[in-house]
Amino acid sequence: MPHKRKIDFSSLLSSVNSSRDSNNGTQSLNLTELPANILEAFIPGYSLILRYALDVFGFDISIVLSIGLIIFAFVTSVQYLWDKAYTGFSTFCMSSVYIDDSDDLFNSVLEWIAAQRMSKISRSVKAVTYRGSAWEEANEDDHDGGEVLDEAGIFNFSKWAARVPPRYEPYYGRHRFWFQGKMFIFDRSRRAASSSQYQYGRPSDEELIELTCVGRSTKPIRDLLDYVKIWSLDKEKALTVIRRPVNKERSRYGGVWSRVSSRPSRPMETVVLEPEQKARVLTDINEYLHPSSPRWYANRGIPYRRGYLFHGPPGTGKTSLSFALAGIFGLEIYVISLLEPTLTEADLSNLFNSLPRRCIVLLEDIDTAGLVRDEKSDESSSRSKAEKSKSNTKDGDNENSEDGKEERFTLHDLAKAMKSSNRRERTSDDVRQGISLSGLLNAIDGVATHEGRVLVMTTNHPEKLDDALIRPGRVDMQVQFGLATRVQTRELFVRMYSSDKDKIPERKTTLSSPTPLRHTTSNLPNGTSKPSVSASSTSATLLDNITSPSDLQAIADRFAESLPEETFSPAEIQGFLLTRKKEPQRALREVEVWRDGLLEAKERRRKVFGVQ
Ligand SMILES: Nc1ncnc2c1ncn2[C@@H]1O[C@H](COP(=O)(O)OP(=O)(O)OP(=O)(O)O)[C@@H](O)[C@H]1O
Repeated sequence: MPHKRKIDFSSLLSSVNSSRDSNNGTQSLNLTELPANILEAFIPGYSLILRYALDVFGFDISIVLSIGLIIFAFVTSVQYLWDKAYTGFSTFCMSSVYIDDSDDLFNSVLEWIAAQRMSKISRSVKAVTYRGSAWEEANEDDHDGGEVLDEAGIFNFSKWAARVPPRYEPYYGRHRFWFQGKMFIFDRSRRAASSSQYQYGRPSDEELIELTCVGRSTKPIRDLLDYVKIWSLDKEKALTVIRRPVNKERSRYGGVWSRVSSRPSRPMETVVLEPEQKARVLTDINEYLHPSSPRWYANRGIPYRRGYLFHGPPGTGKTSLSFALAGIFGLEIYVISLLEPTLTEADLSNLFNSLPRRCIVLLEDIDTAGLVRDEKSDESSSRSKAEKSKSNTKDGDNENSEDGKEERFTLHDLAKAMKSSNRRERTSDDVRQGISLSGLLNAIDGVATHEGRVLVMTTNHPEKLDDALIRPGRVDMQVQFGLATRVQTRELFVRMYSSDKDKIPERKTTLSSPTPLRHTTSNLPNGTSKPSVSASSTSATLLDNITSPSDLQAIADRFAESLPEETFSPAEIQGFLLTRKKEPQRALREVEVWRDGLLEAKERRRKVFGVQ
C-alpha cells in the first residue's frame, strides 16, 4: 500500500500557525489542516463551520477545499507559465500589424472577417445592425413586396428593414483564423475615448485591430491585407466614396475628412450633355491623371493640379457630371461647403493638405460662399466682373436677359435665389470671419501635398466670381451647362422609361472632340489619349402599352417637340417625368398642360420679382 504522503506547508503557514499549539510538536500539516489554517485567517468562524459539518454530516470539507486549492494553484501556475512562454514566443517569433479605426482598412478588414467562417462559428460575436444605403436594399425589379405591404398595399419600411439580418463580426478579444494555409490571430481591442472624440454627443472609444501571424516577417499579413483591399475594392468597385469634413461638434479637431457614404457610381451616360462637352472634360482629366503626367508637369515647373469651373443654371447637371467623373475615373469625391459656419481657414488648409494623391474636390455653389477681399479689391473686381458680365451677354445663350443685368428666371433660379439670399443673410458674417477669398486661394494653391487632385467648383453665377479665383492655374477649364435642348429632352425621356437591364444608346462620344466646343473653354491645350466611351445598342422597356422600343423612341420625339428649346432645366423635366415614372403615354398626354402651367408660373414670378 502506498503511503499517504504528507505535504509540508510549514513555511507557507508559519504565520497562520504561530499562535497555534502543536500537540505532537511537529510543524507538518495534513490535507485537512491546510485550508482550515488559511481560511481561518480570512473567514472568521471557519473552524466552527468545519466542526459543525463534521459533527452533523460526518464529512470533512477541508479535503475538498485542499484539493481545490491545489488544482487552482496548478492551473494558475500553468497559465502564468503559458502566458510568459507565449509573450516570449510572440516577442521573438511572431509579427503583428496594427490597424487604427480611423483608417479605411479597418472597416474593410472587419467586413472581410465578418464574411469568414470564423465569424460564423465563433461563440463570441458582435451583432451590428445593417445600415445599408437605399440603393442596397433592393433592386428595381424586386417587386414582390408581399410581406412588407400592408392590406392597403402600402410599403412599410420598418417591416422591410426588420427583415434585413444584422452583420456578425468578431467581438473584442483574440480570434484565430486560417488564410491560405497559415494561421493568423485577429485581436480587436478598444481604447477609452479621449475627451476630444465625440460621436452623437457622447465620447466614442477608439478601436484597434491587431493581426498577428507566426514568423519574424509581416509579409503574410501584408499579403492578407492586399487580398482584403482587393476583396473590398471588388465589392465597392461600382461605388463612389463621398467624404466631407468632420463636423466640429463631433470632433474638437477641424480640418479632418470623414467618409460620409458610398453610392453607386453614376454612369456617365446618365448625364445628358452634348457629347463634345463630355468628351472635352473626359479627355482633359484622363490626360491629367495619366501616371506620366506628374513628371511632365514637374519637368516644366508647373504645379500638378487641374481645376474646373462648371457653371450654368440650377439643375443642369453640374454636380451630376462631377459624380459621374469620380465614378469613371475611380476617384473618391471630397465635398467642401464654404458655407459651413465652423469652417476656418486653418481647417480648409488642413483639408486640402490631407487630400489623397488622386481625388476630386468639389466646391459647390462657390458664388454663395460670401468670399470677400478687402473693399478696394472688391471694387476693382466688381468692375471687372461687370465688364465680364457684359462680354458674357454677347455669348447669348440663356445667361443674361436683354438689359444685361439679370439672368433668365426658372423655378430653380427662384428657389436658388431665395436659398442663397437666406444663406447670405444667415452666414455672411460668419463666413467673412471664417473663409476669406485669400484664405481659399491659399488653400487651393497650397503646398505640394495635394498635387494630383482635380478641383471642381460649381456656380450658378460665374460673373460673380473674383477673377483671381478663376484665373488659369486655378481654373483650367470652364464648362457651361445650359437648359435642356430638344435632343437632351428626348434622351431624358428615353432614359427614364428604360429599365436598368437595358442599355441606352448614347450619342457618340469619344474622349477627344474634333470640333471646337461652343460651351467649353480650356485654358490649357488638350490631351492626346483617346479612350472611347461606350455606345451600345438598346431595347427599351415596354411600359404603358408601348409595344416596341421604336414606339418609345417615337413617343420621346413627340415629347421633346412639345417642349420649347432651352427653357426648362433637365432637373425640371426629370421632376415631371418622375411623377409618371411608369407611364410614358401619360407623360406625353400631360406634358403640354405641365409646360403651360410652368411657363405661366415663371411668368407670374418674373412679374412679382420685377425680373424681365
Ligand atoms: N444634364 C443632366 N443629365 C441628366 N440628369 C440631369 C442633368 N441635369 C440635371 N439632372 C438631374 O437633375 C437633378 C439635379 O442635378 P444637379 O444637382 O447635377 O444639378 P446642378 O446643376 O448641380 O444644380 P445646382 O446648381 O442647383 O447645384 C439630378 O437628379 C440630376 O439627375
